[in-house]
Amino acid sequence: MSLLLTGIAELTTNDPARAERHTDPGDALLGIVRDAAVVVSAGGVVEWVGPAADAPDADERRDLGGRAVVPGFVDSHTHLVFAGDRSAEFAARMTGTPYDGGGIAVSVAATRGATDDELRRLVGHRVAEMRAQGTTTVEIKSGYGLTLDDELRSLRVAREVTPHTTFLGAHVVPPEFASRRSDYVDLVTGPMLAAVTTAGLAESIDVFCEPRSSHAFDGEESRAVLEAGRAAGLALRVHGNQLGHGPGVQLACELGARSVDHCTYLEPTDVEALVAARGTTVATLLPGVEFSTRSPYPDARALLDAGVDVALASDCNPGTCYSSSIPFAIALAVREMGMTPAEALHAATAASARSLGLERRVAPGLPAELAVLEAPSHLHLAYRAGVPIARALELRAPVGG
Ligand SMILES: N=CN[C@@H](CCC(=O)O)C(=O)O
Ligand SMILES: [Zn+2]
Repeated sequence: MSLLLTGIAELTTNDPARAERHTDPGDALLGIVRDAAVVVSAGGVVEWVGPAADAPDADERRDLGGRAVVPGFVDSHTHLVFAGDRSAEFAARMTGTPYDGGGIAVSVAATRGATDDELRRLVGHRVAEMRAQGTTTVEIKSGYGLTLDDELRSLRVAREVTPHTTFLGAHVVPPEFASRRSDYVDLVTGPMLAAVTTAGLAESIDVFCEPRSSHAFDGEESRAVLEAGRAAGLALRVHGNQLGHGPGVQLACELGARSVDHCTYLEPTDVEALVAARGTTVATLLPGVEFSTRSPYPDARALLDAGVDVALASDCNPGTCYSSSIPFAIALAVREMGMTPAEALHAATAASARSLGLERRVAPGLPAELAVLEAPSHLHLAYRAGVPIARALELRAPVGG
């Protein structure tokens, strides 16, 4: 049964083919269609998009009552597989304790102690929370197991809810390897990686890359992890330049990573590397982290003006940002990082999708991954910050209630 969606006051298509009809740069970027309709096939694929006045017939109709429809958000950076609670660490940060990554060990201990069913329940709850806020695609990293078995089961639990899983065995060096760092890097790049790839559990590999003094991995260690992952056929992602001016951005660009995430502390040479890597490496900004760690926000405006591909994601995790809300990230990007509402929405859909090797447009032949807003336009995502106006559009359920 095909379905005709009507009553769409404003449709964001992300389709460059619709850009030329607009003089407003935001409308052009988003490929906006006003008073729009969409036809979706029984299999959930978009069949037709355009002005409602021209819409073809379909087996069923649903009137969205003047709401805006946007592409479903693509949350391309999350750490949803964890147990335990670190709210006290957050409270301490709000009164001045800096974030240094040391709390990751607390989540590792709690995650190792949880049963598979507990982890499954926690992840399921977090994914449902995301869908209820408009996210229809999610990437999930391991990284709170840090033993071969615990990394494998983290990825297994993540795989039950998304194909976009990332092996982050190189999150931090676990306590039992504190005096044997290189043995841990050997474990990650050897037996762990082999087990992950043999079981087909990861699409990407990631590393937390920071200057040598931190809890994370330095440039040399990170290179070893990324090169091993690439040789094993995984796409590359990097946590880079979060805590200071580390080597992460340069390394990600050099090795052709799909994404380098955080980018909080950038030198002009990092920006140059990102510009040169345009089309390959996306800079994924995570403003919920700056909010939750009281860190300076990256200058998204400067990155966009320089020509860098910029994405937005939540980084939902127990330490630096326990928010699963892409609308919150969009509001911060607009208020604190100089992005326009259109740029922020594009970054949280089209650009974040690209960092996962996906397309996020509303166009014939593509999956109907849509979110509906309790508002007439995408501007309300930032304008109504903190109000739950976005949710994934369930194609077979009523929209009104
Ligand atoms: N920086 C590394 N990983 C997470 C934080 C993990 C934690 O503190 O539990 C991040 O993306 O910010
Ligand atoms: Zn992260």
